[in-house]
Parts: sequence; structure tokens; C-alpha cells
Amino acid sequence: MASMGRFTVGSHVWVEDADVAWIDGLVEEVHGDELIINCTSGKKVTANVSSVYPKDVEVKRCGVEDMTRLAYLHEPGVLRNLKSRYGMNEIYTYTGNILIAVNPFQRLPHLYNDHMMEMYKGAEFGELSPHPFAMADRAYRLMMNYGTSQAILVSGESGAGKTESTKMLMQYLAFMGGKVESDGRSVQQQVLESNPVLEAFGNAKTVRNNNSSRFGKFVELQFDQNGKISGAAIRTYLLERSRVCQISDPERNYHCFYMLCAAPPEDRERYKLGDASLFHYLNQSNCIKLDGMDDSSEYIATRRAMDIVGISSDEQDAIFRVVAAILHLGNVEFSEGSEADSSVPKDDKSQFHLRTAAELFMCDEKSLEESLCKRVMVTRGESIVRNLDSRAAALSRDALARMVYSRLFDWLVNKINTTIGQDPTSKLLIGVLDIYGFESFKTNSMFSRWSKKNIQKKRLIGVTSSLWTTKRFLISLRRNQGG
Ligand SMILES: Nc1ncnc2c1ncn2[C@@H]1O[C@H](COP(=O)(O)OP(=O)(O)OP(=O)(O)O)[C@@H](O)[C@H]1O
Repeated sequence: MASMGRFTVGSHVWVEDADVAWIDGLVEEVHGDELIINCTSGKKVTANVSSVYPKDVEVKRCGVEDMTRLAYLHEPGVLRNLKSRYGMNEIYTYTGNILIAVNPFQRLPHLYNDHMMEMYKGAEFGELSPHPFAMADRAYRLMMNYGTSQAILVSGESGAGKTESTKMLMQYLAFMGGKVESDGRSVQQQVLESNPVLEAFGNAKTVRNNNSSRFGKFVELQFDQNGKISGAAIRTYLLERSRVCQISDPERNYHCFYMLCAAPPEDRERYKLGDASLFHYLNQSNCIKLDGMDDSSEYIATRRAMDIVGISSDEQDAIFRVVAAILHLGNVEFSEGSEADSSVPKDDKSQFHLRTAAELFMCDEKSLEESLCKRVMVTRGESIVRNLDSRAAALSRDALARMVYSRLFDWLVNKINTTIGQDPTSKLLIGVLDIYGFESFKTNSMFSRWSKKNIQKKRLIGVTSSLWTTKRFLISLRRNQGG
């Protein structure tokens, strides 16, 4: 694959470089499969033809908007093109009908305003600069013209900009299909307003992204025959449960835990909370506070967002009681009990946290303790109760915390969906799949499962935010389409 064609003395080539990935140069000598290359950096390197690619010398310095126009669509050619465009603040590039987004790491509001949406409305695909609005417009028009549902796939590595791209796609679809509601807020507004709630409970700081989504999201917008949004559903999948109990430096747990520890004093008192650094599930990492994020104002903002998506104040109280109970649960430590291989809460401090967790969960303290320190095995109608040693009790404590948190998250998503409301009569929909974690799976099992179940009958349009996954994405896309 690497050596497309034969290289001769004087050929312009790209060669792999340990420091800058790819470096260009001229072939000076050819010895069978070995080439001696004089690089533009001044370096002279010997390389095997398998790690050398031909260079297109005719490509413009400013690059091309659609990379299918490149003479060679190989890794160095693609990277060079994206780099040239990025240098001119052009963060979007097409490869056929796939949009590649490069994270600008700065706000570019002029790219996403109403004027831009008006410009892309109905414009021929490829007529204007590459943009997520063009992708959304294409999906919308294909749906309206052919009467077929559409799916837009957003893939890329963590921090590449998938969530931002998804928001822009939703913004444009809401602009095209938005309805003015006489009573209350419209469906599109509710979908957009559900983001802060989902982010508070499903996002966390990771090494690569301070606001990383730790779950996959498929937003389905349903349209009526006139192309107006008539309903919506948000489906989430694969929430990273392990994070609830285990985090490594310098990452954080889910935002909601820190928000609640920074809540107004009366709320903290109600949930018997103190500083975030006092809780085992949070203090395994030294990162408690985030630059540019004020947890106490985020708490207020999340409460407000919950009001907007129709979560009552009693329900909000129940949600935060569960969040606080999980923190208390994490502080329960165990020591060996009087019986062999048994365990009990280690000391008064652990007993206090166990009692508080039980109060907040509204369950019996003794039952909670037994559920952690004992295991019940059911065999042919007979139940056998077995003691757990302190290590096993700590593991069941963590398993309970993970399970409760993921149920809480599912409950939130269901609640949001109930409030937004679906249109059972709708035959047209556009789905936007934010395919988190694509790169971290050895096989594309998640993609396959999802594509089979949810996307096969819809047409696929891709937006990808990372070059490295583009190749894999294309292969999956081809497989999925039976190509
Ligand atoms: N188009 C953009 N304009 C401005 N900033 C952007 C854009 N895309 C990404 N960013 C910046 O990069 C950060 C990370 O982007 P985003 O959260 O969308 O990544 P992601 O691919 O969804 O990551 P993860 O998989 O970890 O959730 C954003 O918080 C934002 O600061």
C-alpha cells in the first residue's frame, strides 16, 4: 500500500519521521527496496519503500476543500492538506460526502450564527465551504426529497470535537424543522436544553478533555410530512460505570458529584456533605477543581436546566439524594468480623457513612449492611447466605454504587424523553449518533451492534473529528453498507 508506483532518483516523497510523523524530500539513491532520501529539513534518511509515499507536488499550498481531489489519498497527503487548511482557520474539510472537523480549540462564533444557517439553507452540497450545516442540510433535504430517514454518524477520538459537532448539527436541524409552539417550549428547544443535564451526569474531566462525554448518544428527531419536528428521543448507551468508583490522576469523576459538594450550605447540610476531597470516590485523584469551571454555579445551572426539562423539585431532591448516598457509600470501609471470612463496617466513621447512605437511599441500615457484607445464593428454591470478607464487601459496595448510578442515569434519560415526547405517527426521522469511544474498541463491535439495530434502514452520512479514525470509520461504513 505504501509505495504506490516505483520510486526513481528525483521522485518527490513523504517518509515517516519519529518526531513530526511525515517529512517530505527527494529520492537521491535507490538500492532495491532501500531509498536514500534528502529531506527538506536537511536530514538524509535511508528508508524502505514500504514506509515511503509519493508526494503530489502540484497540490496548492492552501490545500483542497474536498480531499477526493488529491492525487494521492494517503495518510501524509491527508494530514498535509488538513494542516494547510487549519493554518488558514479552515477547520472543516470534505472527503467525498464525509466531513472532517479539526478541533480549533477556540470559539469561532462567526461560523455558527443565523446568517451562516441562512446561507447553507438549500445550498447545493459542495457549493459552499465544508461545514456541519451543509451535512445537516443534506440530510434534511434527502429526507424531504426521497421520504427516507437519515442518520448522521459523528466519530472521533476523545476531545476531537464530536459533541460540539453534534450540537451544530442539532442547531441546524432545529433551525430547519423548528416549530413555534404556542404553549410552552418546542421539541427542538427541549432537546437542546437537555444537554446540560446529561453533561452534568454523563461527562467528566479526562486527560484529553475537561468535559468528556462518557456515554454514547443517539438523538432521533422525528418530523411530520411538512418537515417540521414533531417529536424526539434521546438514546444513550454504554455509560462508563467504572468511573463512579475508580478514577486516576488527573481525571475526575462525573461532574454532578463535585457540583453537589459545592452546593449552597443548606443543600450540603441536607445531604450531609462536605468538601469533595473528603470522599473516597473523588479523592483518588488529586484533581478536584477544574480551571474555568465553578462547580457551585454549575450546580445552580444544572438545577435550572432540570426545571426546564420538566424534572420537578421533588424529583431533583431524589436525584441528588442518590448522588450523595453514593458518595457516602464509597466512604464505608470494612474490617474483619468475628466470624471466619466475615466483615463489618470498620469504625464509627464508616458506620456514620453507612447510616447516612441508608437514610438517603431511604432503606433500612441493617439491610444495607447485610447486602454489602453477605451474599445470598439461591439454589433450586433454597437460599444460602454466605459471609463476605472485607475485600469482597468493598467490591460489593462498589458494584452497588455503579449499579445505582447507571440506573439513575437511565432514569434521567427516560424522564427527559417523556417530557420531550415522541411522535408515534412520524415516518421520517434524522438520527445523530455521537459515537464515543470508537477508537478505544479493538473491534468495531459497538458500531456494528448499533448500525445493525438502529441505522441500517436509514441513509448514512458521516462527520468525523479525527483523522486517525477516519480510515477505520470508512471501512466500517463500507462494511455496514455491504460494500
Ligand atoms: N468547533 C469547535 N469550536 C470551538 N471549540 C471546539 C470545537 N470543537 C471542539 N472544541 C473544543 O474542544 C473541546 C472538546 O470537544 P468535545 O467535547 O466536542 O470533544 P468530544 O470529541 O465530544 O470528546 P469526548 O469523546 O471526550 O466527549 C470542547 O469543550 C471545546 O472547547
